[in-house]
Amino acid sequence: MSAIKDSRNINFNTKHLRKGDPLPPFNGKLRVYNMRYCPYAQRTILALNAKQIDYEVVNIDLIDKPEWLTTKSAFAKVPAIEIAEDVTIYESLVTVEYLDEVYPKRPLLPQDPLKKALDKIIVEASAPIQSLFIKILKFSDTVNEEHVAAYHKALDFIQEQLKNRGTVFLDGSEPGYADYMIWPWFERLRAFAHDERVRLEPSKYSLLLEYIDNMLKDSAVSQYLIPLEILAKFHEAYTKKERPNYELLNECLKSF
Ligand SMILES: N[C@@H](CCC(=O)N[C@@H](CS)C(=O)NCC(=O)O)C(=O)O
Repeated sequence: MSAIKDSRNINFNTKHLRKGDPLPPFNGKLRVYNMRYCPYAQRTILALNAKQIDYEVVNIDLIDKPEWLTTKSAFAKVPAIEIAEDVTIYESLVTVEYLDEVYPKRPLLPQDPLKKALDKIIVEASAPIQSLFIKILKFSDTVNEEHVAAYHKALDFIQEQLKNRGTVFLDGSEPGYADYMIWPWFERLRAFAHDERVRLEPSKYSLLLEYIDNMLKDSAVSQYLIPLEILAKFHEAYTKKERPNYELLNECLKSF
């Protein structure tokens, strides 16, 4: 874990802007168009946090998108980063590579081309984890044995990488690109621990479970963590085919 004191004070929980809401004026600070529960946008946030870059968050209601979203992200998705007024970069992995090149402090991608390639392979290998998560959330009935087997194969691969590398994190003694780019799904899978299809069997996945515990202690991760019961509640809307409540976190924080 980084011992450097973090003096930034970033509000991750700004209101999700929707159709009709004006675009906040650009004030020169690096900006992230985000959605608080988006695992892809979380990749960008984790990279920014790990590198202690100062930025502001503009959260977006993705069900009722503001008219100006396509001027910031041609795909009308989050994340997008605005590096200068109207100069934006989107696609989570592209934003992270860009940030890593432009902000050399705390490099995330390995310098060595082979190690860099291997890290990218790990991110690719996590695809079945991502797709099982989305299927369970949105089309749970369609999940079949093949999807679950592919999920376990991906977990096995990642655990094997951890074992072979012999380090606390995939990228060494601190998390790096591979760790942060796959983390959002591990964080979310914790909210599905009751689901037999997803559960990490301790006897089979002890190393991976230990790794998850270590990731939870990393400050880039912990400052953006959503409490499990709130995450589960947010997900519930998808399983019930209801509108997700993007302000859930703020509402829950207020009631404490
Ligand atoms: N490949 C994109 C995926 C981003 C993505 O799918 N974001 C979702 C939110 S989690 C989104 O913006 N969805 C809005 C939509 O599809 O209309 C990336 O890696 O950035």
